Amino acid sequence: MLTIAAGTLPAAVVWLTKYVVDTLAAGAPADALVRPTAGLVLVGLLVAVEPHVSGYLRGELTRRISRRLELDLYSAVNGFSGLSRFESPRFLDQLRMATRTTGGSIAPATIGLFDIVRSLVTAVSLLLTLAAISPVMAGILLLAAVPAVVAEFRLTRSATGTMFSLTPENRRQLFYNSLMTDLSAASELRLFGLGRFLGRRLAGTIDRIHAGERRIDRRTATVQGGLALLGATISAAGLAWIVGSAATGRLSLGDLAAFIAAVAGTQSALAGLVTGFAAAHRALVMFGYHRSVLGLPDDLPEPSTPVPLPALRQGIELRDVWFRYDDDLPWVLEGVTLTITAGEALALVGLNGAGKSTLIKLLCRFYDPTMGSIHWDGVDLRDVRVTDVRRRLGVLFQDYMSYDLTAAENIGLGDLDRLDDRPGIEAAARSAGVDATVRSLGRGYETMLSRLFLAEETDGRTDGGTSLSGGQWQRLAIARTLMRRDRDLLILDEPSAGLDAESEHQLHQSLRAFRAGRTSLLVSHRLGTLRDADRIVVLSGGRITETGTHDELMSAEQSYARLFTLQASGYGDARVADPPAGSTTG
Ligand SMILES: Nc1ncnc2c1ncn2[C@@H]1O[C@H](COP(=O)(O)OP(=O)(O)OP(=O)(O)O)[C@@H](O)[C@H]1O
Repeated sequence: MLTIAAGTLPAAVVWLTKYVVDTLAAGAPADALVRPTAGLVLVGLLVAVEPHVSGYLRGELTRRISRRLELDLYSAVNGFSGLSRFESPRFLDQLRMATRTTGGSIAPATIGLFDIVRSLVTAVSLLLTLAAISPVMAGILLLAAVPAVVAEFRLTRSATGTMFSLTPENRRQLFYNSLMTDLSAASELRLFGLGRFLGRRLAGTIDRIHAGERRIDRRTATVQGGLALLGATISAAGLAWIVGSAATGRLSLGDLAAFIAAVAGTQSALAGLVTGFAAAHRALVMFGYHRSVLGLPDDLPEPSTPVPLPALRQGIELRDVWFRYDDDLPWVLEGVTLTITAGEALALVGLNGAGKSTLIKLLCRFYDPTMGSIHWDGVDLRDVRVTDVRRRLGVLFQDYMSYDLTAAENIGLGDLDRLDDRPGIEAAARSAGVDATVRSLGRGYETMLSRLFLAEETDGRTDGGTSLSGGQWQRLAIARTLMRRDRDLLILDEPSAGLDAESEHQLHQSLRAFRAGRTSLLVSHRLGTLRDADRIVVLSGGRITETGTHDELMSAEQSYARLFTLQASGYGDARVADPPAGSTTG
C-alpha cells in the first residue's frame, strides 16, 4: 500500500505545480494559492520521509525471505542421505548459485519487486498526466520503453549465464581464501612457504572472475548508455516542441511546467520499471538454481514401502559387492562376499587404497553398491530407511571431526538424545582414555575446545578456548563413538593411528572388553592390535584374499603373515609384536 501511495506522489507534485503556476499566471488572489501550496508542502514532506520508511520495510522483508530461503536450502542439502552429491562439481556449482540467492541476490530481487509496483504506479499516473497535455509525447515515451525492456532481459540472461560459468572459479576463490584462514593449513603454508605461490593462484582466479564480470559490465554500460541517449533525445525534442507551443500561446505556462516535470518523471519511472523488471528477472533466474537444488531427489532413493530394521540377530552379509565412485572411475571393490556374524569381532586388514574405508562407507549406506547387495539379517539395505540403518551403527571414521564446541558436547554429539547425560559422557571418555585429559582442562568438560571462538559467544563467559593434541582429539572422537556403544554394529577405522604406545595399549584393552560378545569391525594397520579378533579378513585390490584367525593366517604364510612379520621385525624384537599367551598387549 505504501509503495502504491508513494508511486502517485510525483503525479501529485506535477498536478499541484501546474495548478499553482496557472493560478499565479491568471493573477488570482493570494488566498487561492494557500491550499495548493499547503498540498505541495505536504507532498514534499511525504516524498522526504517515504524512502526511509520503505527502506526499513524492504530490509525487514529481505531478512525474512533470506532466512526462509537459507533454511530451506540447508534442510534440502541436509536431506541428501548419501555423499555422492558432495563429490559432484556440477552439483557444487549449482549449490553455490543457490547460496547466492539466499545471500546477496535476494535483496535486489525484493527491492526490484517494490520498484516495479512503485514505478508502474508512477509511470501510469504521469503518463496519464502527460497524455492530457500531449498524447503523442506520452505514446513516444511508452514506445521508447519497449526496446529497453527487451535489452534488459537479454542482458540479465547473459549476465546470469556468465555468472554460472564463473562458479567453478568462485569456488576456487573460496578454497584459496579458506586456506588463508584455516588453522590446520597455516603450518604447512608457512613451513613450505606456500603463501606467495597460492597468492598468485588466487590472483589468477580473481583476474578470471573479474574478466567475466568486466564483460558483463561493458555490455551493460553500452546497452544502458544507448538507451539513455535515446531517452534524452526524445525529451529534448519534446522540450523544443512544448516551448514552441507555449510561446505561440497554444499551451499555458502551467502546461509547460507540468510537461517538463512529467517527462522527466515518466522517463525516470519507466527506467525504474525496466530496472525493476530486470532485477526481478535476474532474481527469478537465480531462484531457479535454488529451486533446482530443492527439487533434486535424494541421491539414495528411499524404498516406497520401507522394511523395519530389527536388532541384528544373524549378521550382515555382503553379496558379491562391486563398487566404483563414478562410472568413469576404476572399480574399488571387485566382488566382495563377506558375512559379519552377529556377536563377532571382525578385523579388516589391507594396504593403503585396498578399499577398507570404502567398504565401511557402504555399510553406513553413504553409497549403494554399484553391483551386488548388502543384507542385514537377510534384508537388503536398499529396502530399509537410511536413518534406520544409521541408528543401529556406531562408527569412528578415519577422518573424524573435531568440533569447535565444548569437550562435553564433542563427546555428547555421538548420541544427541544424551547430549546432557554427563555421567554417560564421562563413562565414554573413561573408556576412550580421555577423561583425565578433559578434567585437567580449565573448565573440565565445559571447556571450549576452540581457538576460533570465544566461549562468551555461546554462554556469556569471557574466557578464550583451548585446543587438544592430535591424539587427544582422536580419543575424544573415540569417546563420541562410544556414546553409541549400545548399537548393533560398532565400526572403528584406525582408532589408534595417532595414539602413543601407552594410550594405544589402554585403548585396545578397553575396546577388547567392550567388543566381547558384540558385533564389531575394526580396521587397523597395526596388526598387533588385531590379533585377538575372532576373524581377520584381508582385502587386496578390492577383493578378499584371506580370511581366518591370526594363527590360521600366520600358518597360511600369505600376505598377512608377511605383513605381520615385517611389522614385528620393525621393532627389532619379535616379542613386542608377538607376546606370550596371556599377555594383555593387543
Ligand atoms: N570419494 C572418492 N572418490 C573417488 N575415489 C575414491 C574416493 N574415496 C576413495 N577413493 C579411491 O578408492 C580407493 C580405496 O580407497 P579407501 O579409502 O577405501 O582405501 P583404504 O583401504 O581405506 O586405504 P587406507 O588404508 O589408505 O585408509 C582408492 O584408490 C581411492 O583413490
